[in-house]
Amino acid sequence: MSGRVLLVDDDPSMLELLQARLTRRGFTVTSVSQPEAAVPLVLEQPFDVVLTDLNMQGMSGTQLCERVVANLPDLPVVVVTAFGSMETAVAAIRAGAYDFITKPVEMDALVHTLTRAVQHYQLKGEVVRLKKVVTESQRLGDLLGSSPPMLKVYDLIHRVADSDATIIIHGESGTGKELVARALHDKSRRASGPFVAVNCAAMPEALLESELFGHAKGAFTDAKTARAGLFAQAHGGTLLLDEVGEMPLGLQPKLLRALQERRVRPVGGNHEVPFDVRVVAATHRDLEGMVEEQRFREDLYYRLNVVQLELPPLRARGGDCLLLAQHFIEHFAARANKRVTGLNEAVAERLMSYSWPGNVRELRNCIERAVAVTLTERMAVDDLPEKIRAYRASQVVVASLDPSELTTLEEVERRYILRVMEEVKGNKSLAAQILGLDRKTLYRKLDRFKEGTGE
Ligand SMILES: Nc1ncnc2c1ncn2[C@@H]1O[C@H](COP(=O)(O)OP(=O)(O)OP(=O)(O)O)[C@@H](O)[C@H]1O
Repeated sequence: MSGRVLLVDDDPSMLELLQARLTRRGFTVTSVSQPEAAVPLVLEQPFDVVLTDLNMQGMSGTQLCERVVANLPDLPVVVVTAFGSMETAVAAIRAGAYDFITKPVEMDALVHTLTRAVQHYQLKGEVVRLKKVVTESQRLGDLLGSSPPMLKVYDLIHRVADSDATIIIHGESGTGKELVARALHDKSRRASGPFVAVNCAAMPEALLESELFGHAKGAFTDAKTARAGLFAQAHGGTLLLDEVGEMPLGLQPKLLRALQERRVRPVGGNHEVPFDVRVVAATHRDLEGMVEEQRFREDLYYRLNVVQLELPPLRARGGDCLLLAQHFIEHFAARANKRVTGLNEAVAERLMSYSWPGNVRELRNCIERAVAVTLTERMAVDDLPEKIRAYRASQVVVASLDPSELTTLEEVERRYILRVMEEVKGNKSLAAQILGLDRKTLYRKLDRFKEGTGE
């Protein structure tokens, strides 16, 4: 095992001796005889451990230790103390030393201590690195989630962010289409330019036209001054056309022309203004179907649809639902100054089984409300809206009481218990909690089912 050691001792003969011996044992040693020089050195160069004498002129080993720890809390410091001076050794440990070794220095013991310190330091670095990888892979900008379909989305965002190709983001309402558009912008070379979003469903045709393309002074009654449109405002950046499926048919050829020619003509104006904008469109509609029904122009559809990014609904994102719930709990708890820090297993089970037709927006609202009403540190089922609390029960009753197959209560109970066991992947404690049974009773019932099947 090798490691980079910074050796500090104001006794030059000791310094030389230790340097030679440690080098022979495979360490890379840098030595300094002035303790004041050690702190700037650890800040400049990478070391795995500092080995310092305790009694030195100018600065004691304890003081040195304090300074190193204050600057680099993870870098281990090993101090060498005089034989029998336990008190100073303890003071050094209090000052943050990793370990101490007493004089006369026994080489095997020293090598052992240094090796442990180096390993400890390198492992710590690895854990920090891993943690970073995990958190970075769980999100992209403000987009949270680490399920396979979301990782695919992140991958596509990374791949296409830097091109100027038009993108259509397709996903159900509340899936985070606007966040994806922002992430595309933030990862692109246009990130320092503006990000402008417009909801194409929010206004009538004439207004949307002047919003997008701008208008000249006097173009209509209220146009007292000329106004630049959103294409001009987004110059150098990204323009999100949200709800593009709702774009009025009359306006569609004008948008197509603008996209083809990269210039717009303000309403009432007589010359065109060029723009440099990356266009991202978003919709929850089936645009292809709309094209077939002639409710959306085919040529515009193909112009927009250079890259298609499909954003999965929340119910297809597995455990992301819990990751997002935890994130929203922390967000709303901090805002409302409440002590709620998480949720219990029964809530987790409900959140995972609900279908979330309103997707992440619905989950966000549900958690905001639950944080407001909860009285406990871990959110409980009673804090959830009735619709979500009742969801599981109604599903199961329907599933079990197929009118063509009316059955006994005992059979309904059996099916329900097995269904819960399946949902919690065999975790009996969690199943017992959900079912409101004690564990022994659940075990007894499960054994009885097994007997029934002859297993
Ligand atoms: N993956 C995510 N991580 C964190 N927050 C998210 C995520 N997806 C959505 N949200 C949040 O959910 C809410 C809805 O997201 P957004 O407005 O981007 O959805 P949308 O798909 O554009 O909806 P609509 O189609 O209704 O316009 C926002 O508050 C957003 O911050």
